[in-house]
Parts: sequence; structure tokens; C-alpha cells
Amino acid sequence: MLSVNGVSRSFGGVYAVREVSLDIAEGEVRGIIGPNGAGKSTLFNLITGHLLADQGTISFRSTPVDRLPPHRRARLGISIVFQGARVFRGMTVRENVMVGAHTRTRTGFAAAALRLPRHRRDEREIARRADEALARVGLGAWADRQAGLLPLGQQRSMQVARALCAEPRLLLLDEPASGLRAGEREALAVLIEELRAAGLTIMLVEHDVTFVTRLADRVTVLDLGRVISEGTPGEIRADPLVVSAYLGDAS
Ligand SMILES: Nc1ncnc2c1ncn2[C@@H]1O[C@H](COP(=O)(O)OP(=O)(O)OP(=O)(O)O)[C@@H](O)[C@H]1O
Repeated sequence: MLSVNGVSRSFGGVYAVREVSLDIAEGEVRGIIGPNGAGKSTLFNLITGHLLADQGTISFRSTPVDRLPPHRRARLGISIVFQGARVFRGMTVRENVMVGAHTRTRTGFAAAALRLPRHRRDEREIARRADEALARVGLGAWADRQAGLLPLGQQRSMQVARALCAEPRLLLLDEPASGLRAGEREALAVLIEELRAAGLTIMLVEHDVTFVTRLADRVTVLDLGRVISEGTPGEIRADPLVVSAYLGDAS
């Protein structure tokens, strides 16, 4: 489904991602792990188009996407929940989710600003889609509440709903479990399992290796921008290169 071939990106002469190649199969949950600064978020930004690669190619469902801007890739079915994604605390949960849905409608900014009939129709359609996404993540009853009142775990689910509004085929989650308590982590893991069961392909960056290995079919390990290992969770845990990258990070 997603094919990343020899992709590199450097900042000020230092490689953040270096000659990375990976293939994600349809329906797979892929974990991406690695020490701080390994290049995980940069890799995600290269896949979504928020950063462009210096070298290499990326194709999604056999379409080359590496020169496309983020909204075009979103329309093809690539969605991301950014690390620390913003919550508009004073807005309702539904409104927060609707912010993510505008990529799928035809109404331009001008039509929205002028409140043309097409815009109003689109707004209703977006609200409907937001409610559907909220129901999928178990927040149907919270749609009219103020987002700032949600516990952190449910704010994360709300952000997942926002990404689902774009009707993705591939969902990228950048550290979705960070800062969550054990019960909230469990709820998030169950949600990710449900999304996979519904046919979504998922890439998951996470520091909590236990969380990743529980969910992922395969895990890719990055260190200093390179792929140092890839395999099933069991294979990764037994790989001396992975162990030393993590010990190196801790020392
Ligand atoms: N916009 C940028 N400008 C300059 N350097 C950057 C930029 N983005 C990332 N880097 C550098 O690239 C390297 C990889 O960073 P990246 O955030 O991708 O790592 P990461 O694995 O996601 O780290 P973390 O686990 O801490 O989030 C780091 O050395 C970082 O300082």
C-alpha cells in the first residue's frame, strides 16, 4: 500500500532520515520505534508531505506522491494525528473534529466566508461526518460538550476522530499514548485494534515499546535516521542491534 524507497532528508547538513526504505501492506499495523531524534516524526512528515524528501521516492497505492502537497496526499487517503495535536479547548468536541473534515469538501475559503448555500450544505455534511467519526471512537455522547473538559485519553480519541473525518486508508499516529494513564492507554489500544479490524492500515510511532509490540504486526526500528532493524515484535526484541541502540540512548 505504501512504499518508501531510499528516502533521505537532512537539516543543515545533518541527516534526520537517511536512505529509509519500507513497505507497508494493506491492513497492517506497523510500529515505528527508535531513540529520541531517530527520525520517526521526520519520516511521518515525509509520508504526509509536510516535509519533502531530498532524495528517494514515496508511492501510495501505486501512485507516486512524494512531490504532492499534504492536502493532495490526504485526499488520496493518508491522514495523520500529530504528536501533541492541538485541542481547541473552548470549542465543542464536534467542532474540533469538523476542523479536520474540510479537506474532503469542495467549498473553498471564499464560499465559506460568504456563507453561500453550498457552504451551508457542506457544513451539514461535515457535521454529519464528524458525528460518525465520533461514534467510531466512542465519543458519540460527547459531541456537544466543550473539548477542554475531556480527560486527556478522550482528547486523543477526539484527535483520532478528526483524522478519520478525512476517510483515510492509511492512518499515521505519532506518539498517541504519550502522557496517558494505564487505563487510557488500554482504551486507546482497543480503539486502534478496532480501527484495524475495520480495515484501516496504521503506522504507529511510540516510545512505549510494550504498547507498540502489543499492537503491531511488524516493527521498524530507526536509529540516527536509518532503519537498523525490521521484523515481528518477537524478532525485534531479540535483535542485539536494537538492544544496543536503546541502551546507547539510556546511557
Ligand atoms: N525542522 C527541523 N529543523 C532542524 N532539525 C530538525 C527538524 N526536524 C527534525 N530535526 C532533527 O532531525 C532529527 C530527527 O528528529 P525527529 O523529530 O524526526 O526524531 P524523532 O525520532 O521523532 O524524535 P523524538 O522521539 O524525540 O520525537 C533530530 O536530530 C532533530 O533535531
